[in-house]
Amino acid sequence: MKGKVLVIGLGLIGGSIALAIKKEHPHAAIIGYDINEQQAKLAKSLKVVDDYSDNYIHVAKNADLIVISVPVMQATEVLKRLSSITFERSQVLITDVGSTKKKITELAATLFPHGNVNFIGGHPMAGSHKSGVIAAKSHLFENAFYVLTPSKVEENQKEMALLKMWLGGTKANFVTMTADEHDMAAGVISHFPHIVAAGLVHQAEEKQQLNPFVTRLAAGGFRDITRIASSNPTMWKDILLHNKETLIQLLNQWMEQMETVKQKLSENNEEYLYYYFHKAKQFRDDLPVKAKGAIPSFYDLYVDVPDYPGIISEITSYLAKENISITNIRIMETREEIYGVLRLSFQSEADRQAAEDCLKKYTMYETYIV
Ligand SMILES: NC(=O)C1=CN([C@@H]2O[C@H](COP(=O)(O)OP(=O)(O)OC[C@H]3O[C@@H](n4cnc5c(N)ncnc54)[C@H](O)[C@@H]3O)[C@@H](O)[C@H]2O)C=CC1
Ligand SMILES: O=C(O)C(=O)Cc1ccc(O)cc1
Repeated sequence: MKGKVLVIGLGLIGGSIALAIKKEHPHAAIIGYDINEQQAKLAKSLKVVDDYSDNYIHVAKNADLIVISVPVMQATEVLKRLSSITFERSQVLITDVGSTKKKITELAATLFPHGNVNFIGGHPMAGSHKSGVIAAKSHLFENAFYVLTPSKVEENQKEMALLKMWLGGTKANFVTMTADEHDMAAGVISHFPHIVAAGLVHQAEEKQQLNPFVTRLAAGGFRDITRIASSNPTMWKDILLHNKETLIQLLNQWMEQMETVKQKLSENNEEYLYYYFHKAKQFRDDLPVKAKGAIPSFYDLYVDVPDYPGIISEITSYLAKENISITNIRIMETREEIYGVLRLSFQSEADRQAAEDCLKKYTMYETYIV
C-alpha cells in the first residue's frame, strides 16, 4: 500500500513495527518521531524509518496511519495532543502498541468519538527485555499474538481490516477482544509475573547478604525463571500503574494462595503439597508450546562440551561459518537438570534447528533441547 505512516516513539517496538510495515509496503513513506532526537537519528541511519521529524503534529496532519509506540503513560499524552489536530486526510487510522489497553482505548473513544479519525488499540504480544531502536527487527512479532481492542467491533470492521493490512508484515496472529479482557489476560500472564520475578530477585538479594552462596547457586534455574526481572523498570512501573485494578485483584488472590501454602506447610499436609505441584504441572504441561506467548520462549540448545579455554570461540566459529546468529551463549555453572554445559540461545526455532544441524556437521558434541 502507498501512504504516509507516522511512528511516534522509535524504540524496540516502534522500530520493529516500522520495519515490518516497510517490508510489506515498500512504497509507503514512514516518518518517525522520538522525544529523544538521538533515537530518531539512529532510526534513520539504520533505515528503520525513511525520515524523522522534530514535530509530529505537523506530520500527523496528513498521515494515513499513526502508530503510537511510546511507554503507556506517555501514550495518553500523545493521544490528547493528536486530538487537537485538524486532519487533512478523509480517513486517518490511529493505533498504539501499549502493553495495557483499557485506559488508552477509553481515552481514545472520548477523544475521537466519530468522524474521519479512528482509533484501534493494539498490543503485539512479543518483545524482549531489551529497549531502543538498535534492538528493533522486522520479524519480532512473527507468529506472536497481536491483540486488537476496537471500542466498537461491529462499527470498526473496515478499519480493522485496513489496520491488519498495514500490519501484515509483522506476520503476527491477530486476535480481537475488549480492552477489559485484554488487561485481565495480560495481567495474569505478563504483568503479574514481572512482579513475582522482581520479588524473587529481591528475596535472593536479601538472603545473599547472609549467605554469599545464594548468588553462586542462582546461576542456573533461578536466573532463568527470573529473566524478566531484567526488563526496563520505567516501562514496567508504567504498566503496573495503568493496570492497577487488575493487578491489585491478582495480588490479593496470590497472597491468599501463599497464605494457604504456608498454612498447609506448617501442618505438614503432604497431600495438599503434592496436589499443589501436581495440578500446576498438569496445567503447565498442557500449555501450547509452538505459539509465541507474551513472555518469549527460549530457543536454547545445550551442547555437551568439555569445559576448556577456547571452546566458546570454537563453537561460535562453526555457527558463523553457516551464518547462524546467536542471541546468548553461556557456560552453565551447574549441571543440575541439564545435560550439556554450554547453552546457546537463538532468536527462533529455525535458528536453533540450523545450529543443531551445523554442530552435527562440524563436531562430535552431543546437543540437547531441554
Ligand atoms: N518491550 C516489549 O517487549 C514490549 C513493549 N510494548 C509496549 O510498547 C511500548 C514501547 O515500548 P518499547 O519500544 O519496548 O520501549 P523503548 O524504550 O524501546 O522505546 C520507547 C521510545 O519512546 C520514546 N518516547 C518516550 N516518550 C515519548 C513521547 N512522549 N513522544 C515520543 N517518543 C517518546 C523513547 O524516547 C523511546 O525511544 C510501550 O508502551 C510498551 O508497553 C509492547 C509489547 C512488547
Ligand atoms: O521478555 C520480556 O521481558 C517480556 O515480557 C516481553 C514483553 C514485554 C511487554 C509486553 O507487553 C509483551 C511482551
